[in-house]
Amino acid sequence: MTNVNASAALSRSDASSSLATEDVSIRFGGLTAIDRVSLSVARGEILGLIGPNGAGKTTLVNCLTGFQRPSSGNVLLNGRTVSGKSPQFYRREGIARTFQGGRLFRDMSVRDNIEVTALALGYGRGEAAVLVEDALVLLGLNAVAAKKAGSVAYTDERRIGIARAVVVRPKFLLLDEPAAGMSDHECEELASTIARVRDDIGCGIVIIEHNMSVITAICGRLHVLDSGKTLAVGDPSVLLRSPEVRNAYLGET
Ligand SMILES: Nc1ncnc2c1ncn2[C@@H]1O[C@H](COP(=O)(O)OP(=O)(O)OP(=O)(O)O)[C@@H](O)[C@H]1O
Repeated sequence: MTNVNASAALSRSDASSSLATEDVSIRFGGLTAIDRVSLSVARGEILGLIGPNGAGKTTLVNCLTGFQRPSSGNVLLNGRTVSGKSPQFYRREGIARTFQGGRLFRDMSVRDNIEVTALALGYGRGEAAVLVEDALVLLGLNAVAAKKAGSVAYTDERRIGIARAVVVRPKFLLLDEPAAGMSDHECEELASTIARVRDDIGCGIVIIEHNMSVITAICGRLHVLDSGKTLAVGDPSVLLRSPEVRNAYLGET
């Protein structure tokens, strides 16, 4: 394992503004999907969560957002245990996520799709309207704001999902394969947008992504999973050259 202690050190030093798992295991019947993983992301950081199919990335993101309880270990927000709380609790605490499937209201306008999230989180109409306009600008969705969400281009659909996650300016944002199905150029644009979201909101971001150009463009650090275990944590340029990571992730020998 490469530099895994960096994660534990980070979770200690940034406990006042971090989201972390501590020694988390998640079992589904006889299958151990996550095996004693300690991961930490700080405010303002973009952490890439990578690994081969079935490595446990989505399960870990589910755990960091309250959608999956750990079988053992803890989830910590700013050093405080939040394991076992509901997804709504996590959302109210400023932890937002996107889903692989989008989950949009396809007959509603792009603007209304974003607004319902702010309203559901308790913001009044006036305040929500201001937040929605900011999110539309941040995600580059102004030109399609009045269109039905089901009628916009695929890349804009993905951006709506991110806009809904960031509209109330979360402390932490978890993105599950946001660039899936995009062209190289679209990936490049999305990577810039995600970096802009981090700069504008100052949130910590965990991004699951198979597209390595997106990962190398924006991630300050990588956490590599393999078969539910932490394989490596550290600098992307170092890890993506490491034979251990290339062998596990890229199938190279
Ligand atoms: N609810 C569940 N019940 C049973 N097994 C599950 C459940 N969710 C995930 N798994 C299993 O846990 C393992 C990890 O799955 P997970 O989806 O987290 O991997 P992943 O790294 O996100 O994969 P991918 O890159 O293909 O999305 C897999 O073997 C998967 O089949």
